[in-house]
Amino acid sequence: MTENKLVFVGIIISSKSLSELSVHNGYIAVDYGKITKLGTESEYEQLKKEGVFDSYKVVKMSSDLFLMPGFVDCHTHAAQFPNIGLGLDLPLLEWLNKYTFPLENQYGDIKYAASIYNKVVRSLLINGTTTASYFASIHLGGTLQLAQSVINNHQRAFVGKVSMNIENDAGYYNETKKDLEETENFIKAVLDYKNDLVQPIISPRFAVSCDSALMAGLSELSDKYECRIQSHISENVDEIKHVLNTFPCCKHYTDVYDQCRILNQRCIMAHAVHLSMEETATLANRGVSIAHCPASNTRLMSGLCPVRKYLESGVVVGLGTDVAGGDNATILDAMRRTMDVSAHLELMGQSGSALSWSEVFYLATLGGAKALKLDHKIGSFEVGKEFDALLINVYETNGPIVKFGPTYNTPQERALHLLQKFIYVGDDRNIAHVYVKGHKVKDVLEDISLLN
Ligand SMILES: O=c1[nH]c(=O)c2nc[nH]c2[nH]1
Ligand SMILES: [Zn+2]
Repeated sequence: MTENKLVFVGIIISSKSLSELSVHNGYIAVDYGKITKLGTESEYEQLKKEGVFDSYKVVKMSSDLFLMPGFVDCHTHAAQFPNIGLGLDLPLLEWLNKYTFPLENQYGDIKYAASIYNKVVRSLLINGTTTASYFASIHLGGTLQLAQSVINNHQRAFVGKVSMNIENDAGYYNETKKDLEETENFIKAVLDYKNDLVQPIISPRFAVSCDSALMAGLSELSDKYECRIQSHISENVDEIKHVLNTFPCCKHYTDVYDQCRILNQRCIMAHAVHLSMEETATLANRGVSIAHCPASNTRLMSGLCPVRKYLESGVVVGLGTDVAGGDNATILDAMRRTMDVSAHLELMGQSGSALSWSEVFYLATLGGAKALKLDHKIGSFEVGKEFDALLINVYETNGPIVKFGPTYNTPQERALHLLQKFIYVGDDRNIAHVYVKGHKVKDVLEDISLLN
């Protein structure tokens, strides 16, 4: 028996699309990090009789447990975690200058960077975030510490060295040539790690902090190394005014990035709260994804993002926690806030806006994987995909969900009840095991069979 060969037997849930859940009582076999077989319980019994699973570690899930894909956080700022829950009483541009830039400026200190980033990565994994797209800071050495923490803790991630060349009060910016050189060196260093879980992502902060020469240079690097690119767009009304004043030859905010050739299939933009129809169509046509960050949009009073409208326009959307504009680093929280924001839009008269629990489950898993163009590898359970998964123990004794007895009639209904309870009420205590590419990175329940 080896941990490299695993079979899980019990309830297995993942999304097929925004409107279709896959719920089955059966088994999933994992060989060296990849899903190799999926089937029903009776198929499992048959294969077991034939000895197919003799060399596998078998995890029999009791009736209150289920397996689901790992969460994907499409947008967070690892460097901002020390500020989580602080200073959220200012609008975006003032908040950045007063709280965020001074904090991020400390990551030139490599030791400080290493100590914070290790805690950030661990805390995300414990909360079920198996994949994250990170902004770090403008520092090459500090950002490499984040890539190292990701590798050491076996998370899947995009890691971005932030690019900014416009002066600010904190003195937190780079000169253009230096920034482009360091970004290229950062990309090369991360590619040299040859670790298939971690990739560099080019990260121009936004059009308030970057001029067109820097953004065009970064776009060239993105083409040269075929790497992803992430930024912020149209988050706050004052930010939009500032950008339009700075780039008077551009029709709208989206046009600023389009003219700098930032917008393509490898690009993911956070927020997009106030896009016009024309801008939405441009993002859809260019294949740009949106990272929806409801916590930070509410805390910084930026606005209510019309996610349904974007989905209906063909834009791919994933979820982001956007710490520290967001006050919670977990995707479970982002799912709930996505439901709340979309419900508020509906209550305000935008009919059809509300997103259901099963739709936010999709956005948190397969939707996020699509937004990061990783859906060929992760996001759902299919033979050939890599096994990033969470084993959920819904009625964990020390957890937040109290068992009142069965409220279901069929096994299918039971599975859907367990999933809803976890989405609405669960927390990290319900996340018993976390797997990234088949490797167990969290284990608070050694012997699952004890729960039977
Ligand atoms: O929520 C945000 N957090 C940030 O750090 C940031 N930078 C630009 N725009 C931003 N928005
Ligand atoms: Zn952000």
